[in-house]
Amino acid sequence: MADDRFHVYDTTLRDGAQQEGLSLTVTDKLAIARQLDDLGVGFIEGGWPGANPKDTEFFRRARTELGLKHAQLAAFGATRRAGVKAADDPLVAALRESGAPVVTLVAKSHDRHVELALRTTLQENLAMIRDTVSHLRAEGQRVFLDAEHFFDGYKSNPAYALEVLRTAAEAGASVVALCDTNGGMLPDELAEVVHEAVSTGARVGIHCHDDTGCAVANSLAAVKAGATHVQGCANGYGERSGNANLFTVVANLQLKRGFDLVPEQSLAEMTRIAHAISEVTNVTPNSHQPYVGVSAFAHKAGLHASAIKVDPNLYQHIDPGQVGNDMRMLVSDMAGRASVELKGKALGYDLTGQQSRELVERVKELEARGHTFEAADASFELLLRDTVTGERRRHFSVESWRVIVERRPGGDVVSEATVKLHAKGERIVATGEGNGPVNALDRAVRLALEKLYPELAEVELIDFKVRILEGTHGTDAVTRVLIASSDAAGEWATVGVDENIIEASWQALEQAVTFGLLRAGHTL
Ligand SMILES: CC(=O)SCCNC(=O)CCNC(=O)[C@H](O)C(C)(C)COP(=O)(O)OP(=O)(O)OC[C@H]1O[C@@H](n2cnc3c(N)ncnc32)[C@H](O)[C@@H]1OP(=O)(O)O
Ligand SMILES: CC(=O)C(=O)O
Repeated sequence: MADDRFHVYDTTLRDGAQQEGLSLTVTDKLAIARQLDDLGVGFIEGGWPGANPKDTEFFRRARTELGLKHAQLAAFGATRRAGVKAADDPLVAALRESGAPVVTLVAKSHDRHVELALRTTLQENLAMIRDTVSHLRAEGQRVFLDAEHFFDGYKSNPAYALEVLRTAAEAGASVVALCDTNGGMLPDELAEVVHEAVSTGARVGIHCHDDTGCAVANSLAAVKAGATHVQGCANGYGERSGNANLFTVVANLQLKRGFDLVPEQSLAEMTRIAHAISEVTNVTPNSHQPYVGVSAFAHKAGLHASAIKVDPNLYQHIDPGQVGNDMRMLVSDMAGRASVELKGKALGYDLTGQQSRELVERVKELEARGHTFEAADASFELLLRDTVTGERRRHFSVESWRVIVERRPGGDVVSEATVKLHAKGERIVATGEGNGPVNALDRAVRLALEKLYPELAEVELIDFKVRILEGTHGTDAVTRVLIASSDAAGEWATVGVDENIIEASWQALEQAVTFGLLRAGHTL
């Protein structure tokens, strides 16, 4: 079990699931809980049992299927309704029956919310808190209190907001988490209020939303002011602009402030875990996310690369390996010699000074014409090989290609491509049909080469992106095509640029096939 002196409390499965566009099945929730447990968080808030069948089911299945190693499950719910006994409130019953060792109760701490939203008196709200906390404590559950709108409530009526904390703590809540529910706080003013809350003697936690872009900074400020329980969500998911990103908070506290929150080896799994959770939520990972984003340690500027060549720490705030991430060199028109040398080294090539100069020049020239090598790793590697060998070597050469697009009677549109290639001393002519011109070209190339290179059957075209580079020119514009391909071992991307979209596609396709053959062991 995690150390009780400082709580890392995850609310991805409850507040994270309040994010627009995010919808989790019970199986998804169980899978995410396992990932969070692998990271070593102390508490996983599983949802609101009784509020919907899915969350009730989650707690039922969690009892037998989850087997948490570090974390404890927390069930979230509200204090009893006004005017009823806690023991008789069906939603409180669902919390009791959830089987969760911890219950986190949301309670109003803003006087206006009590009067306008709950439509009850300030005294009755305190009674709702007292009764619900003591009832659940008597039932053997540990209780945390989420003081909703605490900071806005403190501005409106500080004495009442603090009274809510005292009431909860006296009734047996072991943590009172101060919620910046509307996410409008800034770190300095938030820290002052946390300081006041800590002076009540209650154990204080923090729950921040990111509406000012300060959720992580606010959480850190709260911890500095005395909070010993911090809530947040994986990848910063959550209502509106999201919750404090728990990964960023944990990495900051552990690596910058010396807290011992999760095992070192679990921290080194953080990048993998962040991406595994994105897979489950089906939300595209934010590549720029601090610490765990694929771009978090990606270096594009030539000057950065030249210093990194001497010492990576000159342009990195931590060793990316500490959070399981990697340093990457991006090659673009902002590259210098050092960038291509480092990238070359990562690919297994030792470039001479002359080769790196030539390569940089070529990259800049091609990027000026619309190519983009940072998004087309395989195209860069082919260019690098051409520079190292001093010639353009390929497995096949192209005599010509042709595509016909035909709208047939009845409305079907079919494409037919013919390619004439030379490979291993043979002249090959092949025709392929497809649902579009690029599909037809792809089929024709495969037909032409499949006997000589049977491994091509493994290569798949998995994505095709087209971008018009000079929008004002309309149909005359230059077109950039990016093709992503895969085989059993991984993926690669290639780029083609031309005024003709089919020629741009052909360039990208030809490189995709060449690179696939290199990966299959056919050297040039
Ligand atoms: C800040 C946060 O994010 S807290 C988490 C919010 N999460 C959610 O709301 C998601 C789950 N919620 C739900 O499924 C539903 O809203 C339920 C099941 C909880 C309640 O549904 P309903 O009974 O239909 O009520 P409805 O949603 O319209 O209104 C909420 C009721 O809870 C009351 N309430 C709000 N906060 C609290 C509180 N802290 N303690 C007690 N009652 C509360 C409101 O006054 C309102 O009461 P009313 O029915 O007498 O008007
Ligand atoms: C409880 C909660 O999620 C909030 O106040 O933001």
